[in-house]
Amino acid sequence: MVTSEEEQLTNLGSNWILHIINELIFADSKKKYEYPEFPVLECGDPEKYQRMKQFPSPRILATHLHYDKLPASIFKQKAKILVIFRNPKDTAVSFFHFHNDVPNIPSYSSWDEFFRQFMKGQVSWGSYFDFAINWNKHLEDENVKFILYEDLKENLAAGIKQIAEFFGFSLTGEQIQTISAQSTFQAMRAKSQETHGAVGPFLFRKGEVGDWKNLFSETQNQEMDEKFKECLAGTSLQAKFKYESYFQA
Ligand SMILES: Nc1ncnc2c1ncn2[C@@H]1O[C@H](COP(=O)(O)OS(=O)(=O)O)[C@@H](OP(=O)(O)O)[C@H]1O
Repeated sequence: MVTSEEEQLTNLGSNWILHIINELIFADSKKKYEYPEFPVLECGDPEKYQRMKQFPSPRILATHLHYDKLPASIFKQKAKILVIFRNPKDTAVSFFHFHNDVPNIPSYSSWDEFFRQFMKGQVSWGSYFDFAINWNKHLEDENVKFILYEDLKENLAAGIKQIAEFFGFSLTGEQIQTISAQSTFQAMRAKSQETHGAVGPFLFRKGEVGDWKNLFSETQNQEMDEKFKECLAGTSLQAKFKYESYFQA
């Protein structure tokens, strides 16, 4: 199903990463990369997998799937996999707003109800924590690159440079700075209707680190910290997250 040029990414922040990759391709080749169709691997009709064979190179796909649910061909063809993670607190808040803001998808009666379901893993695409445990085992694998949403927020140009190097794009400092200016939350939100249609402003909602503080109760905060420890204490993912410095009140 895939070629060795395929690149893949997962989890919240995916529209951000897709945009950065598009800009990298444009800077490198001067050709605007057009997605033949919606690039999310798990969304669409079954015939999409046949059509995907014809997608032009480089094929870029996004997915929210767990590592062990990825098609075997991705590994066989040595596709490059860029994995973006975001702290679970802001991820939950972003996901809650996504459900309640976007028309025609199920909404929740309250944040508390959503939080309960999120902690049980009974939300679309399942448990965040199972996803993290699953991916944690593969973050050092060949052809896998981890990137943290919060690090990208803190130093966008440095993150873009790392992504460029991972995919083998050789760009000047000036090109990286230009892409960085076009990839800020403000720049992307300003163009979101043009790039993503009516749903754009919902996908580019706030783009901040720490928005969880506006919704989490103290009890919910403790519950999430406990769950995080229970699932990820001592793992390399925990160290990469910088959980203590970014996400503890
Ligand atoms: N450029 C930039 N900078 C910072 N943050 C950004 C950027 N682009 C998207 N975002 C934020 O990513 C969140 C949406 O994630 P996804 O694109 O993966 O959403 S989805 O899976 O398609 O629903 C959503 O987070 P919240 O604002 O917290 O809801 C977006 O605002």
